Amino acid sequence: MNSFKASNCSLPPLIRFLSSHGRRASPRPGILGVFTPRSRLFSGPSSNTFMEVVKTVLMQASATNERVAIRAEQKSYGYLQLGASALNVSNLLHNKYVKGTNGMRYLDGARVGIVAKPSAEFVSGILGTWLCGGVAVPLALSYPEAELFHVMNDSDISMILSTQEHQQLLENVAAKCSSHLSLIPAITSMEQSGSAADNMVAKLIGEIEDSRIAEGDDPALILYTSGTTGKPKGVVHTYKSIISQVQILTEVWEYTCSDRLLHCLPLHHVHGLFNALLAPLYAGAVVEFMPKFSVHGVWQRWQESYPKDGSIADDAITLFTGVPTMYTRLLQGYEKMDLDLQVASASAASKLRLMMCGSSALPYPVLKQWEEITGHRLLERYGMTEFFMALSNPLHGIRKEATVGKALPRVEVKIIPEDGSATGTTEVGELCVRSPSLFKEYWKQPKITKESFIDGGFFKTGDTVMVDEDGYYIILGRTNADIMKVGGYKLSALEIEAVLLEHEVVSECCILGLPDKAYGEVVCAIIVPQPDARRRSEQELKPAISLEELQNWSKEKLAPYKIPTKLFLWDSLPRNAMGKVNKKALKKLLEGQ
Ligand SMILES: Nc1ncnc2c1ncn2[C@@H]1O[C@H](COP(=O)(O)OP(=O)(O)OP(=O)(O)O)[C@@H](O)[C@H]1O
Repeated sequence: MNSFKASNCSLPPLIRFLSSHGRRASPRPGILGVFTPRSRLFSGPSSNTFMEVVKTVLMQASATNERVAIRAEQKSYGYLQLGASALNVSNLLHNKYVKGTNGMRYLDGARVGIVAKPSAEFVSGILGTWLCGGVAVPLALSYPEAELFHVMNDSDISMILSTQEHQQLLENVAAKCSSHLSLIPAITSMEQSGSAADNMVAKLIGEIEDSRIAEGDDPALILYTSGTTGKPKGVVHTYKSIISQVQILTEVWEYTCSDRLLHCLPLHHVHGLFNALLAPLYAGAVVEFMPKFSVHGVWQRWQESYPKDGSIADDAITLFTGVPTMYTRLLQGYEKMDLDLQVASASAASKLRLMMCGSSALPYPVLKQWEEITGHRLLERYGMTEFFMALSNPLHGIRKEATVGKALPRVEVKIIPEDGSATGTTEVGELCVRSPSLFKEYWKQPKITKESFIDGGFFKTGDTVMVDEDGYYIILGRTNADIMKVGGYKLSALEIEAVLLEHEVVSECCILGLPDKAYGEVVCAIIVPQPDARRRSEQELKPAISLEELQNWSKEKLAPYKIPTKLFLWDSLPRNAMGKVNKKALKKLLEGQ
């Protein structure tokens, strides 16, 4: 049942223009470059056609009823400004790369790299690329040079969109990759532009009518995987997969135009791009960027939203989503506050509507402590670049610890046991997903694409999972990185990590299987001790915890074959932008030692 409250929102936002791509009743132009009269393109019986939706948005975004879409660096950008800017970008791309080209009217699926910090310009870069018929490839400013070139060359990017502040860097990059750089014109904020004139709205509608309308199955986006299990692969998504995902998320988490999401995630992965940006914008919410996650900044923003006097600020944050390491750091920040500030912070956090967590396993001690302090049981969900989100704990109902909930609406999942036999509900095996949000293909990798699917169009995730007695899914980990084979037993590294994290000395933990002649693999633990334990160990000149101490403690909690037989104490774990540890790389490193 569609339970979301979008109807309470007077303004369906601009981003709904996507929805028409999958549902337009009238025929599309066919091959790009063949002109189709406007009346044919937009004469659908439903009010959900591309133009009807965009028109409604823009009419409501007029002088009397302007709405904020993005807040960044103390400035607000309305849906109208975003729309106007997206058109500017589309025109810019058109004039520079399409005009005068034989037979072309649009970008015809050419890849456009988008490199900008989280900002209104980033969003307009994506929307503008789509309006001109291009495929958006969000790139991270934080990529090491080698990875940036890998992604740019692999996706055959011919154009880069960026902003003035990165011009010099990107000019060098563009020159090395034989691509062209264009700067996204700075967007006028609402504070600068004042009210929009009605004729501007009408003009905008007219121009958008002339833009490229893509087919549901046309590629729209290439996202690169984190590379935790190998070299990052380009995952091609279509207009259809994108629109179905934003609709599903809006529905299940009840995003509405009354929401305001504090956004602290990278935009080149699905968590930051879909859960925290496109779905909230689709619902008409405000997305407030905090480009660099700051523990102090997040707590402060919540305190400003819900001051001690019990009032609620007009621009109060209602939604937050993060990776587990963010919550760990927020808890560390909380512990350093004085009592007064702790009370104010906990009370403010408790007033948000929803707090979510994902991208990697949420340690139980973090979930527990967060709940004790803020009253929020974090909503844990599971997703992947290839299909965005697939499993989620419920918004209403029981959120079970150590699980990622059940399949989202319109998503089908099944478990394939290793021996390929029929599945039962409690069996362990590989999770397979069929979803309207499934990707189209791996870019230029037809063989890998083919091998990734089984009969019936289910995608093999490469994750080993099991289902509990209530039908909630438990992620045991990446089959080729988290599942260890020790003396005939198959063990989940995530399960052992979750147990060790309960030890008072352990701050962070990573479990790996290292090769062993006798057992196949042995369980190796890398532990980052808590700061107190580290200080004590320096004073006493002995390790924060020894292997023997860890093993003795573990005896009560883990079966003998799950207890680590190797231990490393490190100051930190190497994590990528999404807080993930590349276990394959770590294994290689340790094997070499
Ligand atoms: N809530 C969660 N709990 C445990 N693991 C999760 C959760 N959410 C996502 N994951 C893990 O993240 C993976 C998806 O992340 P992503 O698509 O970025 O791929 P990756 O494994 O990090 O990178 P690559 O595919 O390049 O190896 C999932 O397959 C799963 O292993």
